Amino acid sequence: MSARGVLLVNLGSPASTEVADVRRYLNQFLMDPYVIDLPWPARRLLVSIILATRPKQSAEAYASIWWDEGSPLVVLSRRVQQAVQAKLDMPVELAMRYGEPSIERGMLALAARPGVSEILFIPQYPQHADSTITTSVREAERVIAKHGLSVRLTVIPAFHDRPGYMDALVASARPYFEQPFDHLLMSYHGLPERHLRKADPTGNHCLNYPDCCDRPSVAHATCYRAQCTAVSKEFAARMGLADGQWSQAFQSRLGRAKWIEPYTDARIDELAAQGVKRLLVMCPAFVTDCIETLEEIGDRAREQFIEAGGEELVLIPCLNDHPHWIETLAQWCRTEPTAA
Ligand SMILES: C=CC1=C(C)c2cc3[nH]c(cc4nc(cc5[nH]c(cc1n2)c(C)c5CCC(=O)O)C(CCC(=O)O)=C4C)c(C)c3C=C
Ligand SMILES: [Fe+2]
Ligand SMILES: [Fe+2]
Repeated sequence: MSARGVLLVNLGSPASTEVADVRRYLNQFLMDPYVIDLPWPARRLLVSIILATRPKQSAEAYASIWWDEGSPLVVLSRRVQQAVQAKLDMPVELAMRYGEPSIERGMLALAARPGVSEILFIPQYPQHADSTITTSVREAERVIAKHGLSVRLTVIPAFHDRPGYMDALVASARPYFEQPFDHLLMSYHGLPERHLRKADPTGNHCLNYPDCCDRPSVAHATCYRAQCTAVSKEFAARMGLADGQWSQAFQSRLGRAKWIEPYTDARIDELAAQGVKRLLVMCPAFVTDCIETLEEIGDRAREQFIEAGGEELVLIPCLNDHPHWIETLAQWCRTEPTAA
């Protein structure tokens, strides 16, 4: 029996498309201080305001993309876990930061396996954000402390530049470039600008210059936007795309704060106005398709693009359970050194 167990961690989805389940999920998600980073009373007030209307609207959106087996994000994540498990002789579990299966359940299942003394914790995010990776790691640490688990935690951080990731992204997306197209839009999940500033360890780099992401800085080790930009540039280079043939934008804003720009919805209108007829969109902040890719881009952005004069929007699927990605994950599980 191997001493290592693996926990693949994704964001999570509501248990069903019922409004009450969506409300419960959104409450857990948005009350996380790493997601809405306000002091508790202000956070509680803001989330209560959001929960007055959002659950019904989100439940309809979830219902439009839900599969017979459940939430696409959870179903696809489960397929990934099973495919990685089939390649390894160490236990592989799946966990979600919000909803089920929880990180607590996954950690306890692994710790209960005979001989497991280390958990290789792999948040499924290519780029760093405190609202995704940091909160997941803190939850794992909380579970270890709460249950007194004698396991070592080895974390694979944001893997945008880790060997194998870009190869898998290129391999999975390449078939979509075989048909003629006018433009590729790389649309990432957005982030409030405040989160970017908070994650800057220098305190004076991120968003202090218009081209901050192009200027080398130690801040980029935790800069979401710099890591998105690095992925976009590397992907465009690997696909041989010319400048002007691709662009980057940020989707899924919530609330009134300023989020990082350019915004995807604005960019879609601009591209249509520039005469782009056949638009490819890929979403490299997500490794598994979810409401943000299938509904926000695959349905709403597509409709917006056509209304604005475009002819076709092709959504390139996320890595999901592409064999190249599965082998990459399995290889990381085999070779990642145990944390000191
Ligand atoms: C303040 C709000 C939010 C921040 C910050 C945020 C960061 C963030 N989220 C993802 C990945 C996903 N988010 C998803 C859904 C989703 N995200 C927010 C809000 C914030 N996200 C909401 C309210 C929702 C729920 C959907 C809705 O009601 O519109 C999902 C999909 C989940 C699913 O079930 O399919 C993912 C994945 C990242 C990577 C990120 C930071 C960069
Ligand atoms: Fe989100
Ligand atoms: Fe930057």
